[in-house]
Amino acid sequence: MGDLGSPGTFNAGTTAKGLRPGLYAITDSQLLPAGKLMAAVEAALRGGAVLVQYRDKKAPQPERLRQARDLAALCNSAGVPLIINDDAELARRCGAAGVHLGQSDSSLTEARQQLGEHAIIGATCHADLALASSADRDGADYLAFGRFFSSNTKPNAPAADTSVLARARHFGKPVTAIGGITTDNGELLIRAGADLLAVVGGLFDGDPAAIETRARQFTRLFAAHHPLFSSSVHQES
Ligand SMILES: Cc1ncc(COP(=O)(O)OP(=O)(O)O)c(N)n1
Ligand SMILES: Cc1ncsc1CCOP(=O)(O)O
Ligand SMILES: [Mg+2]
Repeated sequence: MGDLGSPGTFNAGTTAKGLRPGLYAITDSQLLPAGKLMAAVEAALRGGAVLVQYRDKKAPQPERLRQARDLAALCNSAGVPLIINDDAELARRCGAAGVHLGQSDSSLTEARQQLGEHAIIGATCHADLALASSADRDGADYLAFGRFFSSNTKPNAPAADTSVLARARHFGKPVTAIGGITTDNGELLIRAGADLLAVVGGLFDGDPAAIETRARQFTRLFAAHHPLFSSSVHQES
């Protein structure tokens, strides 16, 4: 299983570049306006989020830089990597751990040159193993597939079947699932091969007081169903 270790060998919980299986919390400017962003991410971290992404396509650049810097400080003190969506230059300026790039964003190799070998660079692969293969060759640190379920955040994202998750495991890189993920459907994706569940609405939509609880529920799904935490579960299935 490459960077994440072999099934059943999870010990200290840390892996290459600090990537661990678990909840990948992604922010949203509509669900989390400026005044609510930090408290919401703090709650997600208390609930066990292992990776955070700052995703904001609307705020002006100075505001994005301010928020990204605040999140970088918060995530740094929690020992959790912060990823910036779309924008490698913002990642560099705010001191984030890395960037997430889609097929319409700048290239992985360009981002690698900007951010250096230690940066975490994630790539959107939709449901397409050829895209994953190319992202793998270009040095992506994790491969993201989806959307698996209907999504209010990105309703028109291309749909993916869960079978792609198992097939993507041969790249030996953390496999990320995204799109309409909730505490109810997350188990299915972990059992299908996901190492990270990337979640916006299923974590941050609804009562802000419940974010920590929802994050903890996602975290428990990994403890119960991910092979690095519980090899017996996968041997049975
Ligand atoms: C973890 C993760 N996976 C996929 C995406 C989507 O990236 P992209 O296709 O570039 O779409 P936008 O998020 O930029 O609208 C993501 N952000 N994170
Ligand atoms: C950014 C993105 N890419 C594919 S689906 C999606 C949205 C994820 O948000 P949600 O968890 O609310 O469906
Ligand atoms: Mg993008």
